Amino acid sequence: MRLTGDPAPGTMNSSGSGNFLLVPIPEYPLLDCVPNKTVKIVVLGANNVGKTALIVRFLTKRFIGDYEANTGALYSRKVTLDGEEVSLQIQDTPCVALQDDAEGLYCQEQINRSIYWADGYVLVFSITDHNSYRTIQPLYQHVRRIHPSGNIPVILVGNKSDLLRARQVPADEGETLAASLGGVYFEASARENHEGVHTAFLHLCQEVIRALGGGNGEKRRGGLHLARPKSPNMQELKRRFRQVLSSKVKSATTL
Ligand SMILES: Nc1nc2c(ncn2[C@@H]2O[C@H](COP(=O)(O)OP(=O)(O)OP(=O)(O)O)[C@@H](O)[C@H]2O)c(=O)[nH]1
Repeated sequence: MRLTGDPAPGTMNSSGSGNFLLVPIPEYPLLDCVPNKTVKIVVLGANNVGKTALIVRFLTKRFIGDYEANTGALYSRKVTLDGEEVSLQIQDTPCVALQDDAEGLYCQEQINRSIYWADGYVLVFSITDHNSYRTIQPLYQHVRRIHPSGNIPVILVGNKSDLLRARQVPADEGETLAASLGGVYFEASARENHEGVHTAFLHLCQEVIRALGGGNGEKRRGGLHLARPKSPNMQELKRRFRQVLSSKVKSATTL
């Protein structure tokens, strides 16, 4: 499957690559959306697993070392999937955490809204953090409670695969868990490798399109419209780029 960015007025080429452009989403109306062709993905997981890093890597091909704990930015771009133009929207989320009994989840209302809104789910843990792995099963059950019927397009991503010496979760555990959720397991490193991240997101896009039967996600919800999560988006990403660049310049000049 091929994925290419579609330059649009007002977009920023933050990666230096003409193919990867971020498109800010206007609050109302969704001017950049391709009518009836919107793929909505939410990225979920425990804290510090690399949710933001994975999204930024996928959209910009870049890895930015440090991110503020995020409050849930929504990113959007037009893409061509298998020759068809679609609007891809990716929702970053604040972290979820296991409750003390290790079965329930602390999960903000904002995350529930994102889960309801989305068509496809990226469940992320860090291979260096077994606790983050343990959140995945309850997290998936939580998604299931919000979408009790039907197929849920999901992928499981074991991030930070560059930190092999610190590995706490063997790859076969990831594979087994993904299979039990009805999804595919990807090990990835947002830090070191764009390809793995790209392949994982692309796979999910394809699964979503298949699940929607080429139509729009609203169909699945019987026409019920829920306001999408709020979107700080491009300004925030630009600010983070500037912050990282200025700290790099500062440390270079103090050397
Ligand atoms: N070594 C390594 N570090 C990573 C990788 N991905 C992210 N990180 C680092 O892990 C930390 C957390 O990354 P984030 O993307 O902010 O993680 P998050 O899951 O969005 O974090 P919260 O918003 O706090 O839930 C940062 O210091 C990143 O630099 C990776 O693939 N390898």
